[in-house]
Amino acid sequence: MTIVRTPEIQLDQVSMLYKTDTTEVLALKDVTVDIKQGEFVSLLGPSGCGKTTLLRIMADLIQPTNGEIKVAGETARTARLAQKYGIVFQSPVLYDWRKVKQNINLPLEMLGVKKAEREDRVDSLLELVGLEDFKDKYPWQLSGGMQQRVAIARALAMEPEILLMDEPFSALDEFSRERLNEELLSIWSKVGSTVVFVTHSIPESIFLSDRVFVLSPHPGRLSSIVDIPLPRPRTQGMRNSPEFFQLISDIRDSFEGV
Ligand SMILES: Nc1ncnc2c1ncn2[C@@H]1O[C@H](COP(=O)(O)OP(=O)(O)OP(=O)(O)O)[C@@H](O)[C@H]1O
Repeated sequence: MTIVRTPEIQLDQVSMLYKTDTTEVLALKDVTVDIKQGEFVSLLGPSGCGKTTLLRIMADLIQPTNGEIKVAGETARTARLAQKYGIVFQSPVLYDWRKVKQNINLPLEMLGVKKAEREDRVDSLLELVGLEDFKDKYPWQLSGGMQQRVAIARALAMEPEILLMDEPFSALDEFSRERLNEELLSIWSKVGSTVVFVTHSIPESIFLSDRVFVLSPHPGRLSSIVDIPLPRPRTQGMRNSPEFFQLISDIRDSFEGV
């Protein structure tokens, strides 16, 4: 039996024109696409093709100049107010004076979750991201990869339906990045959120995703969608498989005007 998954994020003819006094940049032109509930999608493309702009539109941090976005059938604003989003940025944005557990606790405190429940949730989030032994450390005592895991745990604290990630591992070395790719998939398989992940890296997008949305610049547009049929769970060994190399080559061929 085929399971039909309902669309979580629907973009219809979405465009974004940035205007300053002297210039206009068409950062996105006519993006129309659906992302399904529980799907892992990457936005892939070279610098300036509008990946971050698209993610910010999905998060309701900016509004498109044209077109429409629906999240679970409602506006992006309704979704944001209903705490449907968890967001992870390129740099972890942690509070250095708060211990790891207190950083993860922060959104729960702000929303008035009771202390006993907060403690339970923080403990299970620490376990989820493998940082139980570091809960009493400060962020500056951790490696970059561990800090990013804290940021992921904090983004997951409100049990968001949608996790938006903007190049979260791009500042890390290749070894840490590959390990965190695998850890992120393990976390995702447990929480089941819809994930939209921005990256410049073709291998990273293939390893993680169900589908890769390839964006091309000038103006930013969705130039193709590549299905990734690799089985799950994904393993590091798959990176050396002929299928993986074929997908790299398919995606390279799909870039327009780069
Ligand atoms: N606030 C803004 N005002 C004016 N132009 C902007 C603004 N934000 C982005 N742009 C322009 O819009 C285009 C798309 O930018 P965006 O940051 O979305 O691309 P990106 O694909 O995420 O790039 P990168 O990979 O370098 O982060 C770029 O040409 C950028 O200069």
